[in-house]
Amino acid sequence: MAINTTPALEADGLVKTYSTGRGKPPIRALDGLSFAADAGTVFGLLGPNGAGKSTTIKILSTLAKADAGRATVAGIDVSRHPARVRKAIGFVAQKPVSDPVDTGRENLVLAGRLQGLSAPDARARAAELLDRFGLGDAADRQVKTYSGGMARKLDVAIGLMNRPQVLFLDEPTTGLDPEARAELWAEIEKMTRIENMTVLLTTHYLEEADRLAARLAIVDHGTVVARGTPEELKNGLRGDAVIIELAPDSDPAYALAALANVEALREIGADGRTIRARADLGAATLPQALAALELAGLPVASATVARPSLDDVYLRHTGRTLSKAQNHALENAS
Ligand SMILES: Nc1ncnc2c1ncn2[C@@H]1O[C@H](COP(=O)(O)OP(=O)(O)OP(=O)(O)O)[C@@H](O)[C@H]1O
Repeated sequence: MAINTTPALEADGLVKTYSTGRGKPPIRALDGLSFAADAGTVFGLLGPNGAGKSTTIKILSTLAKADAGRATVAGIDVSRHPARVRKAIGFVAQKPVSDPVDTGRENLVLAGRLQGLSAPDARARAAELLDRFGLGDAADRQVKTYSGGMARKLDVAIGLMNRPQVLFLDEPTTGLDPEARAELWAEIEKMTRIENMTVLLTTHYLEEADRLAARLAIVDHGTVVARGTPEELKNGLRGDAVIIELAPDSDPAYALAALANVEALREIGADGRTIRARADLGAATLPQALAALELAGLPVASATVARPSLDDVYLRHTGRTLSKAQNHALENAS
């Protein structure tokens, strides 16, 4: 059997600039962004708000045009054959698409009809998806009576009505409580398997990328700064993270100077009172680090050793933690 090696999704050097009004400098949302995703897998684009994830999805789903670069979806060039691309994809936007006064079933059937299904096919597919997403009992209730998690599942089901080869999920769990988020993650995993499709997921949740994405690209300022499986990215860091929270009366600059003498520590940095460093054997190195701080008369509030996380990967490639970048993006937006 011939193996299909064409990536299900490919972005090559995408550039997109938005003009922001007279006299104001344009925003370069994408700055040569490239990645490729294999068929039948979940590919994650991870980055804070404003990194360029939605713009990438919009270009790949033909809702926006790139200024430069090339993109293909299911092997189809998005700028040359947008209509063909639209037939091959499903799109779940950040904002809900369902009509709150219609029932879940009515929303699904209407979406299916708009996507070109016959009435019987749309009804059958709606029933199948309602069942799959555990919405069978609520199928004939108005969507305005649904919980946030149920409404989000319905949005995803709407994106699946036409059995897409590629599904775009733009921050699918933003705004959901942890329980609803975990439930939707399980649904996304199951659905990718059952429907045998490729999913492009954007997220600013590290845990979500770690859990769902077979491979991911970390996006910062419109470009990919790191890519690989979550494990490859974490293993690339070598060693454990050593995190020391200084007590309020400890000066981080003095702490950095004191820790520079601990040979086993490397990549030592301070973010406010939080000192982060790496060590091959974190548990053995931590006592040495604490001793060096004590010798310098610098009290510590808490200390931990952790296996590398995607946040460490993010920090390595962008110089800041994802939560910090996310807060910064939200402050700029407000
Ligand atoms: N229509 C637009 N007009 C002007 N600027 C825009 C427009 N859309 C996006 N931008 C800007 O482009 C940059 C990238 O935005 P984009 O929405 O792609 O990022 P994101 O990573 O998806 O973040 P979010 O999760 O907030 O959507 C941001 O600086 C954003 O403010």
